[in-house]
Amino acid sequence: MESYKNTFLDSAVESNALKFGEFVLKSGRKSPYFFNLGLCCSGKIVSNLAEAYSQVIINSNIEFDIVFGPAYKGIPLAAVVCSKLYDLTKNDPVLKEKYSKIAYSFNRKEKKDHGEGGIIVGANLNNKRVLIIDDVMTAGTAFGEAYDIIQNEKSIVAGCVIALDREEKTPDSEFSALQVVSEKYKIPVLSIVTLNDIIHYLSDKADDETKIAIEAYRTVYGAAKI
Ligand SMILES: O=P(O)(O)OC[C@H]1O[C@H](OP(=O)(O)OP(=O)(O)O)[C@H](O)[C@@H]1O
Repeated sequence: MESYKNTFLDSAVESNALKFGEFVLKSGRKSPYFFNLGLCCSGKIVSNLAEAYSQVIINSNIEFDIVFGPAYKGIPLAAVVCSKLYDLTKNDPVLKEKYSKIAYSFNRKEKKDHGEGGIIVGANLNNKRVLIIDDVMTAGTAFGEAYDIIQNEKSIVAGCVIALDREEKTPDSEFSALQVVSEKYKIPVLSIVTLNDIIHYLSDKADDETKIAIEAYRTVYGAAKI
């Protein structure tokens, strides 16, 4: 497993963002693990997190101008990833050319009716290629809303990167939310880690009970391969 994935998972466990036990998800499913990126909030952990997103983005070769973070959890992600992309590439002439001009923007959940007004904060979105960054994708609702906002600004969505792909089927298909969104919008939808990565990561760290529970969950809810 790539070292940035390991560092990300170490950080997620250290900050309690990734927990093992018994949890009821928004979908009603009983899951043996739970991920809450909101707990990745200390300086070191945020820095590791931004580095992991940046590594996925750089490896992907997706061409884009703006990192867009859907409110609320996407907002700090867009800012730290934009900054980290600059830091990681500033000493490489080719990568610097590509990433030093990247800017970030995000939406407000409530429209502002005074001052500058509107719902977009940060970089102007007119006629840009936009990469959406978020923590997780469950039904794809937040992605769809961000997609519409970006289209209304006459920009195109170039791709999406999230932290964790649970690789489980949606309630109404055999495929995961990432697969469904990628297919529907014809864009790459990537993640830092997948459930499969978590299983590998746990192989020499977790007790048998945890490993068996996760495998059983995957057997019931795992998404089909495309
Ligand atoms: O694919 P979905 O079904 O939309 O679920 C994923 C979205 O849900 C959460 O945000 P939420 O809408 O709860 O807002 P928040 O960022 O303000 O917590 C999460 O941060 C994603 O944006």
